Amino acid sequence: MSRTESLQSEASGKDWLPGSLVSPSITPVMTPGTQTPSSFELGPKGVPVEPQPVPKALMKELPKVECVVRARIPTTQGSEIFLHLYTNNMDNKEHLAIVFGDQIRSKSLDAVRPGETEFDRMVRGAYTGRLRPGRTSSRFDDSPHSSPSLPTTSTPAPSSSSPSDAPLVRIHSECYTGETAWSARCDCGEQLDEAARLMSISPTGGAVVYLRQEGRGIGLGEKLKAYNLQDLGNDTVQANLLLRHPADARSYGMATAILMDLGLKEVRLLTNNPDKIAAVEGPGKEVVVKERVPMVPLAWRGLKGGVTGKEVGEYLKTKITQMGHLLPMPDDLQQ
Ligand SMILES: Nc1nc2c(ncn2[C@@H]2O[C@H](COP(=O)(O)OP(=O)(O)OP(=O)(O)O)[C@@H](O)[C@H]2O)c(=O)[nH]1
Repeated sequence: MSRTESLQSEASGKDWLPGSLVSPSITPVMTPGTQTPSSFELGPKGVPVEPQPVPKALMKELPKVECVVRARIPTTQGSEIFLHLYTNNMDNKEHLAIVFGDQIRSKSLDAVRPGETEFDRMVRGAYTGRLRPGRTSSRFDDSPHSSPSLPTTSTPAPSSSSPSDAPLVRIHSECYTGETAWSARCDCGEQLDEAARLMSISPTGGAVVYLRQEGRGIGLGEKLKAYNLQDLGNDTVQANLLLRHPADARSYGMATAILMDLGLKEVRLLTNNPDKIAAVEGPGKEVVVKERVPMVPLAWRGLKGGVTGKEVGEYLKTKITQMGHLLPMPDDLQQ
């Protein structure tokens, strides 16, 4: 069975019903496609096909991550977020966590660093409460006219007793075109906005783990070539394969490690992507997805403000039909 067929068969199983509780019994060890195949066969239309799957190596260890700085960002939408910037021992990229609400804290940020002063701690964002001119302690808001003292230790993230109590989480892969360059080829920008909206109104808050794996891991330059191949008549999967990349070259161990650092052990995951659900749980189920929250395009729900057009329609159709995404296809995309 091919990876796509296997995903589709999983998608039709009860574990993968939209909005159902999920905690897949098998945690895939590594996200499919993390290694670029060294050779391809040519398929019937001259499109390279991925080689037969080989057993994937068990991911023995998650990356080590450290939140090096955190800052409050008042947003244009009105809500305030805390942007957390991470370093790690696997790549040189600046992966991020966008945290909504004040109940979610980073352990590595709050940890005391040898030799640092209270001022150092405040500058790197390891403070409780709010910064204001004249504040001198990272632990107590001791400025004149301040609110009462804040706890000296970080408040643990809310523990959840039922799925609906678990914080909302989105694992989002970078998409320069969809998030910055107003592209209507994909729904990435819309998904990020919708995740932020849902987290800002959720009593449990939430976090977007923003991974720098542009273009499903192939990078912006290669994604732009893929767009030209799409304009030449290929779909998003064929275009990747023509460029000698896997259909999806991402991995999610980084996200698992960041969620653990944020104390988010049980989450409600905003996604349609079955790979993500299983992969983010980590090799030892370090994180448990208590519930999948579907991300249905706004336009498909009859709402305004969503991405529309032929390109995004084709993109979503390919994700459903070839990548096993868990979305009901609207009638006008069926043919
Ligand atoms: N290679 C390639 N990447 C694309 C294309 N369109 C969008 N992307 C990338 O696809 C990724 C989408 O990531 P996400 O929105 O996090 O995830 P997803 O796999 O769509 O799953 P969801 O959680 O359901 O949204 C981003 O890295 C985009 O840059 C495309 O046509 N080709």
